[in-house]
Amino acid sequence: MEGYLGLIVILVVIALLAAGGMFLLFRPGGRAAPPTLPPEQAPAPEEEEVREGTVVEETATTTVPPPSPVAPPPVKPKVEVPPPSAGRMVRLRARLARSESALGRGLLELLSRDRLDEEVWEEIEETLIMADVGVGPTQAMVEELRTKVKVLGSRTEEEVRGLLREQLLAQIGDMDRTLNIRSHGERPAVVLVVGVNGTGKTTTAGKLARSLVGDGKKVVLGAADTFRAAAADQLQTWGERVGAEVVRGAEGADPASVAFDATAKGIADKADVVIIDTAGRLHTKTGLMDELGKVKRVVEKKATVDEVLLVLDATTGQNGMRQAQVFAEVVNVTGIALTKLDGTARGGIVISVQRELGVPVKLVGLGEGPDDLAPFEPKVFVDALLGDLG
Ligand SMILES: Nc1nc2c(ncn2[C@@H]2O[C@H](COP(=O)(O)OP(=O)(O)OP(=O)(O)O)[C@@H](O)[C@H]2O)c(=O)[nH]1
Repeated sequence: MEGYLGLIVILVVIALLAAGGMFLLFRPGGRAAPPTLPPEQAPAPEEEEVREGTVVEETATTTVPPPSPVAPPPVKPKVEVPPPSAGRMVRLRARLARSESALGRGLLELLSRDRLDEEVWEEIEETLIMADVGVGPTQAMVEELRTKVKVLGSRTEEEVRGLLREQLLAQIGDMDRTLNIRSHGERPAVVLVVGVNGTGKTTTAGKLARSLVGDGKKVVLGAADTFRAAAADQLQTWGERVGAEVVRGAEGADPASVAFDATAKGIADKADVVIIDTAGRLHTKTGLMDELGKVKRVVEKKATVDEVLLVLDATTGQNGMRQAQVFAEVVNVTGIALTKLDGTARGGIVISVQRELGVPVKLVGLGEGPDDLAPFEPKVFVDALLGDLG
C-alpha cells in the first residue's frame, strides 16, 4: 500500500510539472526567446561604412553639389620678345662712365696741356697702364702720340681728341667681330661658352640666347656646367623667358653627354644656334683640357663647333688675363665676351686681351640687365671713352 502511495505522489509531481511546462509554452507571446542580442548593439564597421556611402550617394542624387573648383591651368611664364642686338652699344654707352673719366677724360686733359714735358708723358703712360691697356700697347701709343704732337705744335681740343681717337682705334684694331653662327643647312651652328665661374659665363650664355632670339633666331641652350645645379637652373630661367629650349643633365652628369644631347635637340628642332654653357671650375689644366676636349669631340659627332666664346671679367685685370691664356691653350678660342665693363675704369683691357690672345672682342657686358650684352663696336666704344657723341 505504501509503495502505491509513493508511486502516486511521483506521478502527481510529474503531472504538475508537465502542466506548468505546457502553460509556459502556450501562453500568449510565449515563444522561445531568440538568441540574445543587446537591443542597441553597434553595427559592424563595414555596415556603417556602407551606410555612410549610401548616404553620400543619396545626398548626391537629391542635392545639387557645389561646382567643383576648376584647377587653374599651369601658369606658363610669359615669353618675352627681346629687342634685336643692333645698336645696343650706342644705347649702353653711358655705362662706360668710369672708363670714360679715367681713361678718356684723363688723357684728353693731359694731352691738352700747353707744355708736354717728360713728367706729363709719364702721367699719360701711367693712365694707360692703370686702365689695363697693357705695357706693349701703351708704349706704342705714347710713341705715336709724341711724334704726332711734335708735328702739330699747338693743339686745339678737337685736334687732341682726334689724335687720341685715332690711336685708340688703331690699338683696338680692325678685326672681324661677327659671331660664327651661320647654320649649316639642316644643322645648327654651335657656340661653346667657356670661362671661369663667376666671370658671368652663364649670364652671358643666357643673354646671348636672348639677343639671338631678338634677332629672329631659334636657339637651344645646353647646360653642360653640371658642377652646380644652380647654374643649370639659371640657364633654364633665361631660356624659359624667351622660349628657348634648355637641355640639362643631373647634377654631376657628364658635361659631354649634355652637350651631345643639346646638339641633337638643336638638330631635331631645326634650331639655328645651339649655345652650350661649360664648366670652368676645374682644378687642373689637364682636367680642363680633357673635359673641354671631350665636349668638343662629342659635339662634333653631330655638328661642328663654330664659335668658342671665352668669357672674361673686365674687372679682374692681370688675373683674368692669366685665366684667358689657360683657356686659349686648351681650346681654340674664336671670340671674347668681356663682361662687367660697366662701372670699371679698366676699359683698356679690350686692347690688351686682344693683343695677348690674338682673338677679337666680339661681345661686351655692360650691366646686369637681360639686354645688357652688346656686340662690340670699337668706334662707339672709343667715342664713349672720349665723351664724344660722335
Ligand atoms: N655689372 C655687371 N654684372 C654682370 C655682367 N655680366 C654678369 N654679371 C654678374 O656677374 C655675376 C656672376 O655671373 P654668372 O653668370 O653667375 O657667372 P658664371 O661665370 O656663370 O658663374 P657660375 O654661374 O658659377 O657658373 C652675376 O651677378 C651677374 O649678374 C655685366 O656685364 N655687368
